[in-house]
Amino acid sequence: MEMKGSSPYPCTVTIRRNPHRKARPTPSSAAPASVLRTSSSPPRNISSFPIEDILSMEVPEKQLIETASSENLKVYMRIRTLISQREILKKEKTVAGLKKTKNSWPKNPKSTITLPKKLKKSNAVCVTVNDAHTVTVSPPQSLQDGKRIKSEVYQGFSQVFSSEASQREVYEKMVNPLVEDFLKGKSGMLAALGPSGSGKTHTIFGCGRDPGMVPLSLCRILSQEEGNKMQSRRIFYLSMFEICSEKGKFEKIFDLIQDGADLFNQQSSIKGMREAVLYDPQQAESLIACGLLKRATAMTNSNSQSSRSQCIINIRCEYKKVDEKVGGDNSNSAVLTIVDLAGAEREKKTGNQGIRLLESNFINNTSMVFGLCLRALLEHQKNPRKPMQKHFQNSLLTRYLRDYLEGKKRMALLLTVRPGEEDYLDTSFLLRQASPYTKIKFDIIEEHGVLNHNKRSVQRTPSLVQLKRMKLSRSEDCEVNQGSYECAQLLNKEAAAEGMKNVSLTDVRAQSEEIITVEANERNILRVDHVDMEREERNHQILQNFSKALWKVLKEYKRKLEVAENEICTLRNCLTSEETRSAELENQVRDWQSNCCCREGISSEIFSRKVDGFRGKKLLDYDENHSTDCNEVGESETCTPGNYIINEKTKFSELENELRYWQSNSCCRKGISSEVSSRKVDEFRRKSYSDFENHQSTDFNEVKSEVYFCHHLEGALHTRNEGRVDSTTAQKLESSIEDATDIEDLNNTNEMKADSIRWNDKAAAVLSGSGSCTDQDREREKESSVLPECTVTSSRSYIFVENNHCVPVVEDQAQKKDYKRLLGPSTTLMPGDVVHAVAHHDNNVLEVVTKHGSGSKFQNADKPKRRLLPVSSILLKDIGSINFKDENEKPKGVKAEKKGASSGENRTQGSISLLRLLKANLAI
Ligand SMILES: Nc1ncnc2c1ncn2[C@@H]1O[C@H](COP(=O)(O)OP(=O)(O)OP(=O)(O)O)[C@@H](O)[C@H]1O
Repeated sequence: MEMKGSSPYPCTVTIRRNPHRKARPTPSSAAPASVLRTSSSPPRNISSFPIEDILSMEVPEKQLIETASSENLKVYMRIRTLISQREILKKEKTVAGLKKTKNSWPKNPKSTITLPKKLKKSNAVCVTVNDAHTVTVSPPQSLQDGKRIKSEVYQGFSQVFSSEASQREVYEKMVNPLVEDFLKGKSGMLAALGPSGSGKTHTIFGCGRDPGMVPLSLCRILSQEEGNKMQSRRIFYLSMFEICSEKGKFEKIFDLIQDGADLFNQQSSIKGMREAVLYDPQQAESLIACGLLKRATAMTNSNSQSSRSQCIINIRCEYKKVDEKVGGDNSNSAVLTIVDLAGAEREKKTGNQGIRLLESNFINNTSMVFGLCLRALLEHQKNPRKPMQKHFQNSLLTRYLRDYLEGKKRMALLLTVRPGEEDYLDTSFLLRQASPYTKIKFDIIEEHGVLNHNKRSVQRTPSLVQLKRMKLSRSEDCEVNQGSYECAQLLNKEAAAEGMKNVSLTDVRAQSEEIITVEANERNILRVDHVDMEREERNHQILQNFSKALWKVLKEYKRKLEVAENEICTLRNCLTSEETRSAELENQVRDWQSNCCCREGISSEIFSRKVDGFRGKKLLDYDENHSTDCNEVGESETCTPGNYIINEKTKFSELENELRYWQSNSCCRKGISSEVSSRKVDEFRRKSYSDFENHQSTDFNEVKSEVYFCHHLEGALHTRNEGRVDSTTAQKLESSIEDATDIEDLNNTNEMKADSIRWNDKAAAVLSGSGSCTDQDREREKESSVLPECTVTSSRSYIFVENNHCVPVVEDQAQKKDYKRLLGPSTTLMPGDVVHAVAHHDNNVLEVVTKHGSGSKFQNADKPKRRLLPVSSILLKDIGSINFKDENEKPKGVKAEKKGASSGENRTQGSISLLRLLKANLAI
C-alpha cells in the first residue's frame, strides 16, 4: 500500500482553529471601485430617509435666534479723570492757602506757584489707551528699576473709555444695548467693579449735572414708554437695596426705597423688598436720589464719600400688549439689574481702622467671591467635565446674582480704574484678575425671565401681594405719602446744592397719590392675566424643549442611517464579487471533473495519480476557501461542506465504477459469471456507502489502495500462471492470503467460508509450485466440483461420500452402512484434520485432499488469529451487518499520521472486503 504524496486521511476536513487573520477592509478604503460608484445611490428596496420632510419642518424662530446668540461676556473699562473736579477745587484751595501763607509778598510776579511734591507726582499716569479695546499698564519708574516690572498690555475689552469719555458716551456704548434688550423683554445685568475711588458710583449714578447710567437708563425707558402708552400697557417697577456688613460680622440687606427696612435673603430671592412703580424719568430720578441718600457711605483716604455697601438696582418691566389681530394677549417681563459694588481697598492706602477696617474686609471679601464665581464659570466653560464650584454661596450678593454668575443670563462688567502712578498696583491687580473674564461665553441664556422673575418678585414683594389681596388702606397710603414726602425733601436739598429748581412738595404728594391709584387699577387688570400668561409660557417652553430634543434625535438617527446604508452597499458588492469568484471555482472543478471522467482508457496507475491529484486539489481548494472566511463569502458552493461531500461521493462512485470495470475484466478472464461479480460489487458498494454516509469522510486512500492491491494481486496471479513467481512475491502474497483467510475464518457465513477454502486451495497450489497450472488443469477445474469439507474426529475414522458430502464415520458405523469409502485407517488421519473432496463429473472420480490439524499452514486457517486488535474483534463479532468501519483508531497528530502512513501493515476493513471479493472471484 503506497501512500506517497497524499495524506493518509484525504477526506478529513482540515479546519484551522486559528485561521490566518486577514485585515478586513474598511468599507471606505477597501471597497472596490464599483462599490464606491454604487454606494452613492441607495438600494431600491430601502426607502430613503425623509430628510426633506424633516428639513422642511418649521423650527420656531426664537429657538434659532437663541442658538445663534452665543456671545462673550462684555467687559468695559473706564479710566476716570486723573484729578476730579472736587480734587481740582481742593488743589486750588491748597494752592490759594499756600499763596497766602508762603507767598504773601511775591518777589517775582512771573514766577509760578510751586506745588507740593505729592501733587506733582500724581500727574504721571500708569494707564495708556492703545485703542478702543486695548490698554497698556506701565509701572512707575521706581518699580521698574527696583523690581524689574515691565509694562503689561490688556486687550479684549468690549470698549475702553478714556478719562475724556462723557457719561452719555459711556451710556450709549455700554448700557444702551442692555436697555434695548430689556425693552425687548430680555433680562440683563451691569456690574461695576474696581478699586475705591475709581469712579464706580460716579459712573452708575452720576450727579445732578452729569447723570450716570441708572438715571439715563430710566430716562430712556420711561420716555420711550410715554410714546407707546396707547398701544401697550406696560409697568416698570424699581427696587433698590444694599448689602452691607453689621459690624463686620453679618451681612444685612436694607431696602433703599422703603426707608431702609430690613430684608431677608431666601435662596436667591429677597423677602420683604418693595418695588416702586415708575411713571416718568423725574419721579424715577427722585426715587434713586432718595435711595442714594440712604446708602451707607463713609470718608476714607481714598474717597471722601466711599461706598460701604454693595448697591443693587432692579428695573423690572411687566407689560401686556393687546394683539387685536389674534385676539389674544402676549405678555413678557424682564429685569435690568445694575450693581454698584463697593471698591476694593488697600489697608495701607485707606488707613482704615476699627469699624472701617471691618467694613473694608467685608467689601474686599465680597469682591473676591464675586471674582471667584466668574473664574469658576470660566473654568467650567473651558472644561465642562469639571463641575462648577459653588463660590456664590459665600456671600449674599453672589447668592442673589447666581443666575448671572452661572452664565444663565446676560451681563456686562464695567472696570473702573484710576490712572495715577500711585494707583498702579490697584489697576494692575484689577486688570490681571478681570481681563480673562472676556472669554466667558453665554451659551445657554434663559430668556424666560417671566417665570423666574415673577416667582422672585412674588416672594420678594410681599407688599405687592398684600396690595393684590387687600384694599388700599389709609395707613398704607400715609406710609407711601410719608416716604414721598421725605424723598421730596431730600430732592429739594440736592437740587438746591446743584442749583436746580426746587421740587414742589405738593407736586410730589400728588404724584405719589396718582401712582398708587394707577398701580391698584393696573394690578386688578393684570391679576387674572398673570396666571394665564404663566401657564401659556410654561407650555410654550415645554413644547420648545421637546422640539429641540426631537430635532437632535432625528439628526442623530439620520447620521446612523447613512452609515448603515453605506455598509449595506459595501456588503452587497462584496457578496457579488464573492459569488463570481465561487462560480469561477465551480467551473474549474467541473473542468477538472470532465477531464477526470475520460479515464476509461487510462491505466490504473495514471488513474491513481489522477485520484491523488484530485484529492490534493480538493483539499487545497477546501483549505483555501476556509481560509478566506466563509462567512464573508456567503453561500459559496465550493466552500460548503455539503457540496464537498457530494463531490466526494461522486468521486467515490467513479472509483467504484473503476473497480467494477476492473472486476468485469477479471471475471471475464476467469470465466466468472457477471451476475455473481455484480452482486459482489453491489454488496461492496452498499457496505462502503453506508460506511461513507455514517462518517461523511470515507477514506479514499483505502479505496485507492484496494485498487492498487487488487492490481498487485492480479499481477501476481498472472505471474503465477505464467510460472514466473519469485520467492519475495510469493511471501507477500502468502501474507496477504493469510490475512484474508483470518478474516474469513472469523466470518461464519458458510458461503464465504467455502469460497475462502477454495481460494486458499488455489493459493496453496500456487505457493507449493508442485505442478504448473496448465490448460488441462483449468479445464479439469471447470469440470470438477468441490464437495463440502469434513473434519476428522477420531483416529479410527473413515471418510465416506454421501449425497455429495464428505462424511467422517467411525469404524463401527462404517461397517454397518454402505458408504463409499474414500479414506480410512490405512490413510493416517488425525483428529482435527480437515478433509474435502473434489468430484470430477467426467469419470466420477473423487480427489481427496487432507489438511492436517497441526504442523501445516492450512491449520492456521482454521484458527482465529490472536493478533487481532480487541476493537477489531468486537467489530467482527457483528460482522453479519458488515459495517466496514475502520475500528483501528486513527492516530492523532502529524507525527502519528506519518507513522500510520508509513506502516502499511494496519489492514483496513476496505482491504478486507476487497480481498474477500478477489478471493471469491479467483476461487471460482
Ligand atoms: N469720570 C469721572 N469724571 C469726573 N469725576 C469723577 C469721575 N470718576 C470719579 N470721579 C470722582 O471721583 C470721586 C470718587 O468717585 P466714586 O465715589 O465714584 O468712586 P468709587 O469707585 O465709587 O469709590 P468707592 O468704591 O469707594 O465708593 C468722586 O468725587 C467722583 O466725582
